[in-house]
Amino acid sequence: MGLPGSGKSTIGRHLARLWKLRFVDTDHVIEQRLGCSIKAFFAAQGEVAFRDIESQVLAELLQQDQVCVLSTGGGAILRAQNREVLKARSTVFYLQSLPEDIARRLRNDTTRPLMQGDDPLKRLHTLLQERGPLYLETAHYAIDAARQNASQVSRKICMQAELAGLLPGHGICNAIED
Ligand SMILES: Nc1ncnc2c1ncn2[C@@H]1O[C@H](COP(=O)(O)OP(=O)(O)O)[C@@H](O)[C@H]1O
Ligand SMILES: O=C(O)C1=C[C@@H](OP(=O)(O)O)[C@@H](O)[C@H](O)C1
Ligand SMILES: [Mg+2]
Repeated sequence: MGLPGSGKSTIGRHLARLWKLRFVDTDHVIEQRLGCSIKAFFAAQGEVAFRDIESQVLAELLQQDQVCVLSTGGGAILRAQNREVLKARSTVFYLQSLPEDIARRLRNDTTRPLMQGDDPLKRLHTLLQERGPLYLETAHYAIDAARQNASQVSRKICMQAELAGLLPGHGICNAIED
């Protein structure tokens, strides 16, 4: 988990491929269920309706017993119910990114409804202020992702997962190329 644009979807997909696990992105599941984009749904039904579906999808996915890599949307930690189920049913990695890095990355992105205002950098700082404590409260591991490319962040998560005994420990992290 982490702020929008912190790399959850990209890095999650990469690690799932490396670890030969199923990859699930809650936003992708939500879009399939809705039959439209999250942006369109936000515009038509508003954020609360989106959060309701997000909580439902998250609870369903975390009920399953098959091990997978799960990337959430950046706001999944806003509800206490989601934080509780994430903490209880998964190992949570928080990608601790700098708003400045993210604003640069997302400057041409028009798909994220919360990032479409005049000042995305200011928005990211506000989101970090509001959500930072919630990310930290929910995470089992905080990964310093500041000024790191996606491979560097993937390697850090992989090494932490290996140390935590979540991986067999056969040097699989060395396979991540820059
Ligand atoms: N650490 C990183 N360094 C550079 N670019 C990144 C990094 N993480 C993600 N990106 C790029 O930033 C964009 C947003 O990443 P994404 O995985 O969609 O973030 P999230 O799912 O957290 O919102 C993508 O174009 C991705 O390739
Ligand atoms: O931060 C948020 O509240 C959101 C982040 C988005 O996912 P990403 O974090 O993958 O951009 C998506 O779930 C939705 O637009 C709301
Ligand atoms: Mg994503």
